[in-house]
Amino acid sequence: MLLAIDCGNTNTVFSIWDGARFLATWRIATDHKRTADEYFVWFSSLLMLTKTEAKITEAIISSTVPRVVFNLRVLCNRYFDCRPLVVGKPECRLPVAPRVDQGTTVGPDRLVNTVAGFARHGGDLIVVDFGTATTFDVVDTDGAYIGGVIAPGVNLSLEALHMAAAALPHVDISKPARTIGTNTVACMQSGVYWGYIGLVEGIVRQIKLERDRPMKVIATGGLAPLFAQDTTLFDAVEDDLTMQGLVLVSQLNMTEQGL
Ligand SMILES: Nc1ncnc2c1ncn2[C@@H]1O[C@H](COP(=O)(O)OP(=O)(O)O)[C@@H](O)[C@H]1O
Ligand SMILES: CC(C)(COP(=O)(O)O)[C@@H](O)C(=O)NCCC(=O)O
Ligand SMILES: [K+]
Repeated sequence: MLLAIDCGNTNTVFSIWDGARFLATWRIATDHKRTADEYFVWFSSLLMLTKTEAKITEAIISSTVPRVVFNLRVLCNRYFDCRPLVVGKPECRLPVAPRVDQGTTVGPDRLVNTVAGFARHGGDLIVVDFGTATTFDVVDTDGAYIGGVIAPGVNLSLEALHMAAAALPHVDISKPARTIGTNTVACMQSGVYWGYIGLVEGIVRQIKLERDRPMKVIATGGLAPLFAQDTTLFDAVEDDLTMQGLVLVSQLNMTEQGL
């Protein structure tokens, strides 16, 4: 079975793929200090508690935090006796090479989202991923990642208000009951919620203008369903897009190796 690990700047998600479906998906806060042994204690406890029968034989990692990769590699070597494939490393093949400026590094999550988006929906696609940052990945007709947009994430925007202004509290995102807030928290939620709807709609409009062709828009990330209720922009909302991409990239690399 395949262990797919998607490490974002906020959360790290582990999914077990049995060849046909995901048996389990678990989340842990991203922390570069967490050791391989700590990961394993957490992971094996969840396996036992949920009575999940899994024998991990392969692993694939996408990490937007380079420092965590070392301990995740040790986890795979020590406890699953396998060498993980790390997206973005030269030895990890992708179906189509990204077309970006020479020397630039594309976030592995964006490469993986591109692969899954293209496999499911074909080309001329915009994938919007609501993570720590909100990313827009533009996928060409042939499935190549050709660039995109990076905007501050939803929670990051709320956190920035709290950090910079003494009278603004820490607030969690939710849809405000009204646009005109009648207390500080409601005002902040309105600013970020409706600001974000405008941001996503505006950026997608500009991308489509620049590309001058019909494009599908796919949303992913934990906060995608929240925003999907107030915009008609998204052709699909797919929570597990990154995980699906990891499975596809792993399969591609195994075929290439003749496994
Ligand atoms: N379902 C959810 N409801 C509310 N907040 C969420 C949800 N899923 C994720 N978040 C928040 O959204 C932000 C981005 O999370 P995540 O998508 O895990 O980011 P990353 O992939 O960058 O680690 C975090 O602040 C997280 O706490
Ligand atoms: C833009 C990101 C920070 C998003 O990461 P996330 O929100 O998933 O933690 C990540 O994809 C990244 O570090 N990218 C490198 C630069 C680039 O993609 O162009
Ligand atoms: K992400």
